[in-house]
Amino acid sequence: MDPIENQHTQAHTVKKNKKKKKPTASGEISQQCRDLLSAFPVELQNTRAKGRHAIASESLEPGTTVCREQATSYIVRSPYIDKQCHVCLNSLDHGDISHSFTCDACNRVYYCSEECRDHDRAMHDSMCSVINRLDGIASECSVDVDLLRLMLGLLARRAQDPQDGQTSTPTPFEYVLELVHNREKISSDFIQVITQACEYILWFTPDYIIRIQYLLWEKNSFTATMLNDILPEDMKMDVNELALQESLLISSSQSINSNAHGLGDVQSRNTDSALGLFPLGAMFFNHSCEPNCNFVGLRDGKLEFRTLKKVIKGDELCVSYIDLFAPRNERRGNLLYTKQFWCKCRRCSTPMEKSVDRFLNGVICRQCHKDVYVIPPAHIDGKTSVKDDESAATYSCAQCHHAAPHSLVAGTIERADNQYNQAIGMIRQRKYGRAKDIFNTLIKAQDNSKTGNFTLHNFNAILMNSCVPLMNCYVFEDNHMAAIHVNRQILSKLRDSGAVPENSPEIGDFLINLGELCLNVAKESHGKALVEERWKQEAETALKECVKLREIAFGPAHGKTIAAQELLQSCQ
Ligand SMILES: C[S@@+](CC[C@H](N)C(=O)[O-])C[C@H]1O[C@@H](n2cnc3c(N)ncnc32)[C@H](O)[C@@H]1O
Repeated sequence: MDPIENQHTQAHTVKKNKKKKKPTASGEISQQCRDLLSAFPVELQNTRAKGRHAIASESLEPGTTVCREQATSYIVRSPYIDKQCHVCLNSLDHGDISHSFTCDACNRVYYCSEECRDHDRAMHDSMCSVINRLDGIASECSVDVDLLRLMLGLLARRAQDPQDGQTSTPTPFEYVLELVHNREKISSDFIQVITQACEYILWFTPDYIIRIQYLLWEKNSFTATMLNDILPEDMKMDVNELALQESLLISSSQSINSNAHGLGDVQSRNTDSALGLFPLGAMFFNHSCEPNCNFVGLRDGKLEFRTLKKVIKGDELCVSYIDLFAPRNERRGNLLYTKQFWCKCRRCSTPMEKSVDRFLNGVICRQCHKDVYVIPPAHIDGKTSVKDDESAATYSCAQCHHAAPHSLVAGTIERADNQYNQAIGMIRQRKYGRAKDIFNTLIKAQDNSKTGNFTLHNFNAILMNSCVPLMNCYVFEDNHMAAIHVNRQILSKLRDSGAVPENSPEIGDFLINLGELCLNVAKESHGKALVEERWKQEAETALKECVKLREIAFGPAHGKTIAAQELLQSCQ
């Protein structure tokens, strides 16, 4: 029998035996989970409608920490591999890797200090021989190398797991296997390539390689069990353990796909420069398109969940996994594609004519000019097949019920979308001036609502999506005044539409951006004291608001809050 096949069979048996040790049967909430979250004002529940979830055990003020968790495993993503410490996630001396510490054997991990290197030694030693093979395995199997790195990290964590369930230690590996992974929606092609990648990974683990080489030398005619019979005692393989490891690797890849969290740069950038698995957060914080909580990456691979607004006792605590300034179909499609579920949150379940969502793909009513034509949302047919409701010949206004032909409403959106895509194409070709002109034409065309043309609503996501790159085009050409004008428009869309929650980090980003732009204009005022003062004041107002917001969304000690505070001090 093929030794690999043999291992699969064994895995099944081993998994069954191990089941007794699992902390929960699927769907139940273990006492250990309750203990791990007992320090926070949450109550854990499990219902048919929502699965496992957390509710507020008391009324909560904005900025309350409702969960903090050390990742079971985390990695610095490949593009940042030599830019951040792999333990504390601090920047590596502005990317100067000559000041960093690395592993001489693999040269694939970087640390900011000897202390961080020593802290990681045991974990890293168990992975070192495989790490520099992962690029090859990833390209051979066409799998994302960061997925493989995180899977390997999880396997190493499993070997290190302390059994005492202390909160200061990472959440144990076994919880990763308890996560919802929507396996039935994962394509068989993915399972096939990931299985192949897992087999390669195990081939390169320290002891196994000697044994596999032995096996190959014997022209593959021995089963692992036969080989074990002739191997000296200290070289015998634990076939069950290897099979178990392969099956755990495959399961963890599915958990990662559905549950891994990006960890943003702890200072100022918004990029997810690291990636980790946080089983408690993933188990108990459902997604909502009107979330009341935010998750924040902290140093040392921790993730914290904080309330963004007042929460009443008994309310479910939810976060958002996606961009919320997007039409309902786009959000649901995004979640289906990336997280394999169809969103049933309150916002997505509210009838379109009563939901803020009607504005995000809205075309203004040509009769009343007060509301928009309601475009029915798509629905899901089966588990993954999304169907647009294209049966209606007309769409009617949510307020005055004026009917407009489907083709004219859809055509207006399509034209705007084409213009948007054309401008983005120009940006990709670095033709910023041309992109700027197209965005401006698109935005200005929407001022015609009273002239009889069909036009987009101010909150239409195409306009929001156009404003952001338009502002960046202005920044690129140092036209700070124009950039400020667009930044203000973005902020008012974010605040007034109701599409993002109050104290949303996104609002904070545009506030700090506005502060920076106003400070630039103040500097350019060429000694005109009054002008300078006026711009400094606008900067100060924006930055004060940003600091307040970030204290809530990220916490007072977070790098992003401190960055806003420092900028505020510079203008006082
Ligand atoms: C990270 S888990 C959240 C915890 C989950 N309730 C549990 O029992 O483990 C994400 C999974 O929860 C479900 N889920 C979370 N938010 C949802 C939502 N807004 N609508 C529908 N299903 C949701 C989906 O099955 C999704 O794959």
